Amino acid sequence: MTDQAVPLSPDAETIAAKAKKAPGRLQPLRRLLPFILAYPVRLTLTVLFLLVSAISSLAIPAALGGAIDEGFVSQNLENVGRYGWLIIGIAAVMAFASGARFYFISVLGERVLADLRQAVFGHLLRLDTRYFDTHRVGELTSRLNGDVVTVRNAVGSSFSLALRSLVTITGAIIMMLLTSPVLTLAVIIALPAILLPVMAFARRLRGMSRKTQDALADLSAMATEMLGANRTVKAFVQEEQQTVHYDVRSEASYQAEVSRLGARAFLVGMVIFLGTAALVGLVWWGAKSVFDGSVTAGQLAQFLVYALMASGALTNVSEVLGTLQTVSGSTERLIEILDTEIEVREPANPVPLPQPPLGTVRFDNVDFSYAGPDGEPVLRSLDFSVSKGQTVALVGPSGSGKSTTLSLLQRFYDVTSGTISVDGVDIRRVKLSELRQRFAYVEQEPVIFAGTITDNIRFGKPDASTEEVIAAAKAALVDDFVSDLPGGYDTMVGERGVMLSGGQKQRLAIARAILKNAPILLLDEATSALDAQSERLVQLALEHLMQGRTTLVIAHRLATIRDADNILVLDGGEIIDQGTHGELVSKGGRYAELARLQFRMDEPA
Ligand SMILES: Nc1ncnc2c1ncn2[C@@H]1O[C@H](COP(=O)(O)OP(=O)(O)OP(=O)(O)O)[C@@H](O)[C@H]1O
Repeated sequence: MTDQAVPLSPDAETIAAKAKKAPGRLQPLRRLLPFILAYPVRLTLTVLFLLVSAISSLAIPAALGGAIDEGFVSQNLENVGRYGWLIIGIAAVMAFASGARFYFISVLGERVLADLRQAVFGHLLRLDTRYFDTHRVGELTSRLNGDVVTVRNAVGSSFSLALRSLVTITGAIIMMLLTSPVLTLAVIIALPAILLPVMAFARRLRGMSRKTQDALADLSAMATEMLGANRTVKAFVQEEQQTVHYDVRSEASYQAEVSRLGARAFLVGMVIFLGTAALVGLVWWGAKSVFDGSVTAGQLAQFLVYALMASGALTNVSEVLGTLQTVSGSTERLIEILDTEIEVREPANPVPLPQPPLGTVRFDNVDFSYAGPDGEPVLRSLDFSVSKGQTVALVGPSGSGKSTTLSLLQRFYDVTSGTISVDGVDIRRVKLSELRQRFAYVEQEPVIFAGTITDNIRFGKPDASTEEVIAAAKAALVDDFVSDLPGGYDTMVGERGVMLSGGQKQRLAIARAILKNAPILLLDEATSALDAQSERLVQLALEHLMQGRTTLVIAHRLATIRDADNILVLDGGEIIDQGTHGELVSKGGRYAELARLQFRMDEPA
């Protein structure tokens, strides 16, 4: 298989292009609704407590106004005390409701976070192999971490803040109108002078914040990629070069953030100045109204508090709108994953595979291209069959389509035309899990997970008993080296099994395949030679694994092709010859030449 290209240069254009694309759209947020509406009880409680806390906070200034007019102005201490108790009572209700609102909405946010994360991860794992051919894993994990958390924050705070602010604004305006229509009118006339410049500036700020986010995503994708490829980076002495690339991106992110902060600082200053100026104007107008007797001192105080509450809530709304743009971007990226259709589909009416398994494979005139029917064909009219217990070796020059053949058999991709059958059934008509249970796949570079030896073997059969795991380990000669490890089977092997040797990793992968106990073995032999002792152990482990199983092997070792019942010689995606090693060698020609060049003739057969 071809490896995914690792982009090594800073991709400033992509960052710029993404920033330009920054849409001011909030529609993607609608897609969050099903996740939130799935919890109607929590949602109802949140809204209920939110309304109670907003309404009680609106009641406090009214009580304050009463205390001033009926208490302070008329110098009636008893009334001041009465209003004081009233305010304490309201504050108690407000405190309880606010706490409860915070709790329920935060829990809802966490619930949505967990659900969204699980949905995205589950879908990602099921997505086609093709999807992973064209997407960077670092970027996908950054979506799974960053974007999901952004959405959580929105649900857990921004939505509630927006709703609370809207209730406060509506309530405060109603109370202002009830308190003094004249003063309200004055505010309404003055409002656009403050709001318009602030809103215009906030819009600019939103564009900037999108730019910083994209720069950050790019930065984290690069870090994941480079840290994961730590050994390759060292081997190619790329530390300095890659640090420079990282620094360039990091600086871009810093600059974007600095511009955003500058703009934000200006916005804050502008809001403070315009707000204070407006307040002074209002106080002057209010004082004039108190002096001419159209409002009382208590009404003026009450009015000013409502005006402050409304303006505070207004600022919140504009901030939340900014945040929601970001959340909308994050949601869009997550929904994009959830909406990606799976190409390799489960059949609508699956046909069960025969029981007990026959262990036969047939390729019937198979054509395949990675780029769809119009793309460059990688396999052409592939036609062969493997009967029960047979070992068939695939040989051919690099790029001739050997790995692709094994991928198609496991339905990692669907054939462009023709049919592949396992045990006589077209694999497109079989349930994917049932099909893949029929194979044990040992990769050329076995994938070892960061876990214990047992975890790694058990991956082949999660419900296996400890005895079964140890039996498989013994058959694969894993037991030999495990007994020397300090933690035995519970030893952690490190990410990608860095603590194990090449031969040990291969034997571990073989133990996993033995435990899976599938009737058909797919083997991609390692090209790199191990030392003679390791090689012998791996070979012995493989012999145990191959016993009684149909085997398709991408062969690199002379011993394997000598023992094979049939050898398929592939070139340019076509079978150019087939037969046993003896037959093919005696024919001379391409195979003899290939065997001389490709197979490790030096090793004992
Ligand atoms: N995921 C992919 N997307 C697009 N093209 C691919 C992909 N994987 C392989 N190819 C192309 O398909 C052709 C066959 O590749 P394949 O990996 O099957 O060859 P191979 O015989 O297994 O080679 P090798 O012995 O080097 O592993 C090559 O030209 C390769 O570039």
